Formats: sequence, C-alpha cells, structure tokens
Amino acid sequence: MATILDGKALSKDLKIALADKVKESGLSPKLAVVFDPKNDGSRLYVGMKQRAAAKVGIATEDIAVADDVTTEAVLKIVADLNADPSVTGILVQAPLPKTVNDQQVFSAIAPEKDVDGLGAFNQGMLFGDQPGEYAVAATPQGVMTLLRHYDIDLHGKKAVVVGRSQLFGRPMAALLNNANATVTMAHRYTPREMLLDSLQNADIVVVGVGIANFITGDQIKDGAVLVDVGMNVVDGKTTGDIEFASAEKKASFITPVPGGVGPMTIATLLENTFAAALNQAKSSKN
Ligand SMILES: NC(=O)C1=CN([C@@H]2O[C@H](COP(=O)(O)OP(=O)(O)OC[C@H]3O[C@@H](n4cnc5c(N)ncnc54)[C@H](OP(=O)(O)O)[C@@H]3O)[C@@H](O)[C@H]2O)C=CC1
Ligand SMILES: Nc1nc(=O)c2c([nH]1)NC[C@@H]1CN(c3ccc(C(=O)N[C@@H](CCC(=O)O)C(=O)O)cc3)C=[N+]21
Repeated sequence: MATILDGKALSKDLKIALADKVKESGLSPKLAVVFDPKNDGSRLYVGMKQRAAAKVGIATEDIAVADDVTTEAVLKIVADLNADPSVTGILVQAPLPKTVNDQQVFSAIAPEKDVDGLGAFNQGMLFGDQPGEYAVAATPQGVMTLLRHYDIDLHGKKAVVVGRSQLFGRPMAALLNNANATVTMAHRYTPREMLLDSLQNADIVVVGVGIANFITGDQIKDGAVLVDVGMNVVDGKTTGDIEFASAEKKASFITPVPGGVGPMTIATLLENTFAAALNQAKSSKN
C-alpha cells in the first residue's frame, strides 16, 4: 500500500505560515486574476483562490472577460494592471476564450508581477536553471514542494511527465531536470507502446492530461512515485488521471484527487504572490 502524499494537509500548514509572514511584513499584496467566466473549471478555481487568499491576508481582484474578447483587449487589461502600483501580482487563468492567444498575454505580464511564471522571461529563467529568484508555475512548483516534504529523492531518478502544456508539463519537466532527474515527456502524439515502455521503467510519474483513469496500476513499476495533476468530473465526482484503486497497490507514494496537487497549487500561488509583493517593496526602496 502506498503512502498518501497529502497535499491538503501540507497546504494548510503552508497557508498558516504564510498568513503570519504577510502580517509581519505589513504589506498589502493584491492579486489580479483575469479569467473566462464561461469556463466551469476557471470559475471554480477563481472562487477557491479568492477564499484562500482572503484567509492569508492577500486581496484579490477578479476580471472576467467576454467570450468574444480579442487578444488586443486583454493585452490592454494586462498593461493597465502592470501600471497599477496597488496590484502586486497578475494571474491570467488558462484557458481564455478561443479568440485570445494565451501565450502572448502571459508574456505581456510584467515579469515581477507574473506570479504564475508563465511569461517568456520567467520560463526562460526556469528552462535555463538560472540563479536568482523568479516565479515558477504554481502547479509544478507545488508538486516539487510536496515531493520534498516527503523526502522523495529525484537525483538520478527516471521521471516521466505526461502532458506538455505551458501551465504544467513543460515547467514540470524543467523542474525535474533541474533537480537532476532524467526526464521523458509524453503527449498526444507519443506512440502508445512508447508511453507504456517509459511508464514501466519510471521511478516517478507525473500526469496531467485531463482523461480519467488514463494510467492504471498494471502500467507502472513496483514502488513508483505517482503524482496526479488531472482534474476530471465523473458522475459528479472529482477524479484524477490515475486509476487510484489499482495504482495505490503498486506505488510507494501517490497523490489523491481531490486533496493532492490541487491544494498545493493554490498554496503555491499565494506564496508566489507574497514573494512578488515583497520584491516590489524592496526594489521601490532602492
Ligand atoms: N491540480 C491542479 O492544480 C491543476 C490541474 N490541472 C488539470 O490537469 C489536466 C491538464 O491540464 P492542462 O495542462 O492545463 O491541459 P491542456 O489541455 O493544456 O494539456 C493537456 C496535455 O495532455 C496531452 N494529452 C492529451 N491527450 C493525451 C493522450 N491521449 N496521451 C498523452 N497525452 C495527451 C496534450 O498533448 P498535446 O500537447 O499533444 O495536445 C497536452 O499536452 C486537466 O485535467 C486540468 O484540469 C491543470 C492545472 C492545474
Ligand atoms: N494560469 C493558470 N494557473 C493555474 O494554476 C490554473 C489555470 N491557469 N487554469 C485552471 C487550472 C486548474 N487549477 C486548479 C487549481 C486547484 C484546484 C484544487 O484545489 N482542487 C481541489 C478541489 C477539487 C474539487 O473537489 O473539485 C483538490 O484537488 O483537492 C483545481 C484546479 C489551476 N489552474
């Protein structure tokens, strides 16, 4: 039986510690969130974030965009938020309506306010494993914090990342690579037998594709560490991309869904938002 990687419990502790730090700092961080209200997942996530932010002393401003909004109009919203000194963090929730080029919008966020680290500058820092402080996307960063908390060693291990979005797969692979794992990435066009072959040999599997039961226990190595980023609703219940019942019998560690990666994403986003506010306060003093 696998040990549960309890993201819910760890995120609670992180948020309690963060609330103290925000209070001590005397700062008033504010996170602006640009989102598509027609997207169910986006609406849900915005609501969860808002409540969690309020609890740690971070203000939020949610900006809903219309479903026919243009990239230019969103770039203008971002430019105004960049110029507003009361806004210390900007999050553009993916996906925006199809009329918008998300990547162009991510890269328009001022790097010091880009709390999800999705712009070209911060992603370049991550991919280059550059020294210094910069924001990394909350989901993969949260996964790393969870693995570290359970003392899971990545050095020299074989990792497989399934999914290659800018939000999850690409930064996840970069973080694992920077931690000296050997990383294989899989996506829609990876031949099935190639994916299965990689999974059989993987010490660590991180999956986020958005397909319920995409990975099953018989496909993984005995003792593998399994991290499930997927969020699917099946018969009204939230489930991940890993078939939990069969996988937990073989894994050494496994994240549950809900209660694994999701809460870590939120706690990490709040940590990134506070770090950005702190850096802005420091640089305005100099
Ligand atoms: N828990 C959390 O905090 C978060 C959860 N999520 C969840 O994670 C999942 C992925 O999200 P996100 O990355 O934003 O989604 P995207 O739709 O942007 O990306 C999905 C990825 O899965 C790949 N994929 C799709 N089908 C297959 C397949 N059959 N075999 C292998 N790879 C496949 C796609 O490949 P290709 O690139 O070739 O199209 C793509 O890279 C969703 O369920 C989402 O709800 C997302 C963010 C945070
Ligand atoms: N720029 C950007 N950054 C993101 O990080 C981002 C995004 N866009 N777009 C949408 C996805 C989705 N996402 C989730 C975060 C937390 C939970 C979460 O906390 N889930 C809980 C509850 C789930 C439930 O019960 O419904 C859990 O897993 O326990 C879910 C989903 C972040 N995303």
